Amino acid sequence: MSYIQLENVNLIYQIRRETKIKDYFIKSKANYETNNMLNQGKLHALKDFSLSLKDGDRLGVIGHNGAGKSSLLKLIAGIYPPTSGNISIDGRVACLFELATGFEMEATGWDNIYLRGLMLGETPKSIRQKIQEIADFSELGDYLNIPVKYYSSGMFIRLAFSISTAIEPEILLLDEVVAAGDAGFLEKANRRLKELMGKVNIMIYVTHSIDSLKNFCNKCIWLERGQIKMMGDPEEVAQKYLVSMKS
Ligand SMILES: Nc1ncnc2c1ncn2[C@@H]1O[C@H](COP(=O)(O)OP(=O)(O)OP(=O)(O)O)[C@@H](O)[C@H]1O
Repeated sequence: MSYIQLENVNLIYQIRRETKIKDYFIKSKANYETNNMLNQGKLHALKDFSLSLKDGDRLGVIGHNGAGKSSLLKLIAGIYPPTSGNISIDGRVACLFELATGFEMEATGWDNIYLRGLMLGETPKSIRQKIQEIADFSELGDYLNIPVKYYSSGMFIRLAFSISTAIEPEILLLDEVVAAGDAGFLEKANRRLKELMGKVNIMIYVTHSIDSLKNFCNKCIWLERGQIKMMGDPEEVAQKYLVSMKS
């Protein structure tokens, strides 16, 4: 059994911003709130955010650019701690975004499979049993013998994807753009991804594609300025979201 529970969570980014003369001339009303926040050196990405997910939930997250979708995934993944509020999660989490996070750039591909596996919750014994399968799936061959700092971005994504999807996660966090290398690998990666989507207990899927939302999700939230504007059936939420974009 897995769950994700967020209670009154806030995520505020601290930012450094130099005030320029032209800022004093920005009069647009739409800009006012953001500029005010920015001038205080803070960006309130998620506001008093509460969410509860349990086994079987496949949550689609939609919203305009900057609405807070990626921030939500990063919070749940533990990449950023909340500024305030409570997060409680039970289940092994696989993140299919920010794939580069946590890699040892000086270590070889083989060593990174081992180290990332441990970080993602495998035991030394269980990751050793999976190493060959991960290596085979990545199709990186001899490249696994050299430090990953020499990898191309496509090679790096292949390795990261192969590891993250091999750890048998219970919770899957997914950003729609998983450009995993060339066409052949992409097809194989998509097959594995679909398999995983069907197997995990909980999935959160950030997407701009309404078709993906309808195909893979059974719940949906529409985020606006760090808050849930609407939650419900994917079809219904998507419909309202699309109407709002046209008006
Ligand atoms: N590391 C960061 N430091 C400071 N501000 C950030 C950081 N990451 C995101 N933000 C800000 O937080 C807000 C939410 O960003 P986020 O990336 O979560 O939005 P999003 O909905 O995923 O957007 P998109 O659809 O464009 O990817 C935005 O105003 C963004 O500028």
